[in-house]
Amino acid sequence: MVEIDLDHLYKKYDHADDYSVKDFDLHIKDKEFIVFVGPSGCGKSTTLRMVAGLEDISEGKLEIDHKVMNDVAPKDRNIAMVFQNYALYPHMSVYDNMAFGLKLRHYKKDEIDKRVHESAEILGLTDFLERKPADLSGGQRQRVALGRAIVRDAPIFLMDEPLSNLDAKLRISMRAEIAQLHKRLNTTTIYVTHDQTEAMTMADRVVVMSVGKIQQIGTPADIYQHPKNQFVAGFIGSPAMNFFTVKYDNGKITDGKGLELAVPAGRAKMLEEHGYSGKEVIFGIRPEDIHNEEAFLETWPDQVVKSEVVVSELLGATLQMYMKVDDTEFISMVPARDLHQPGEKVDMGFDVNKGHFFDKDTTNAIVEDSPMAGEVAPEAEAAAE
Ligand SMILES: Nc1ncnc2c1ncn2[C@@H]1O[C@H](COP(=O)(O)OP(=O)(O)OP(=O)(O)O)[C@@H](O)[C@H]1O
Repeated sequence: MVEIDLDHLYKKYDHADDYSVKDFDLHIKDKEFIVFVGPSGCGKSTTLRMVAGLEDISEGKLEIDHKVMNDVAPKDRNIAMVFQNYALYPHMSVYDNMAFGLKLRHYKKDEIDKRVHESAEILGLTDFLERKPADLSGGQRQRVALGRAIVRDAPIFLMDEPLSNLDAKLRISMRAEIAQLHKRLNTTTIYVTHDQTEAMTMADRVVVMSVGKIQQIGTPADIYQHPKNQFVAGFIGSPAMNFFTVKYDNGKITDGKGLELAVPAGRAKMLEEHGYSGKEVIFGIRPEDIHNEEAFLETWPDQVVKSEVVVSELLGATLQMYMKVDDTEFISMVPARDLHQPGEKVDMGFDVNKGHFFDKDTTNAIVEDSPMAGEVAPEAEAAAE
């Protein structure tokens, strides 16, 4: 059993004006694969380095298996770490690179040999053990870096952007390899990336961060389907969600620039009950929820907008269209059954029931149990204190 508790962690670097990580609170379960994701500078690496012991914790408590670790040296935390730059020793063979950490820890020669060969087998490196890092491909080098972590047999893996130096194709295959490796080794893993696709495909649970704070924690599906605020909605998903500032009134939203859509009864009731009648809200809808399926167009004519194709890009099975209606622009993604050309007018159905509404001031999602317009959510009030 290896659980990790990050209990209200804060980090303020010396001489910095503000905290780089604020109130980071997360319980990681045994064998869980957690991904920290967010834009550059949001505090992912700092949080990971606090877990590794490479940075001091300014406030809060870090526990591994219910033992407080704040002041425990990195080497005594039983953690293996894989970095973005591999950190391989260029003058050593693959074998020696993998064996290095074990030699430092005074493992017996036989034991080192056994572990290096077993790990090389798992990673498909058996034929490369005598080579130097310079004679390997990027993917093979990354595998050696993983191998160095695996030989340690540590119950916790920390990975900081391990794939960011690889080309796109290799990233995809390595991401599957790491996910399979996790299933096989059953380590509790924290993986840091700014790539939302990596987060969505690899994680048991994703932690979305922005400016030092957790924005949302959830399974990939949960975060995709129920983003808690506009930041998470816009950050997760590719192409990104479309956002429109609209006014809600009497079962309709309009943006004053050409977009006018009926809001189905359930959503309309939710907006009215929360006091948004006659008010501006942010309406978000994913590109795949703006489409031209005939059944939808016939059933929901008041959610259909005659739109003009500006640019259309064929991505194999799907067609990504940059479109506009008067002055409102949006992206839609449709199956590439029929191709639409720039300048063409197409009836596009906005599936408003699959859309999301956000409060314009707080940017929090408006859902059944969200606070009324103008009311501050209790957690937002607590955070402001
Ligand atoms: N040693 C340091 N001294 C002062 N400020 C630092 C230090 N390291 C990081 N920071 C600041 O802390 C904030 C968080 O940085 P961090 O590296 O944790 O972000 P990140 O989300 O991992 O970004 P990236 O994806 O670019 O690595 C940034 O504003 C950064 O400038």
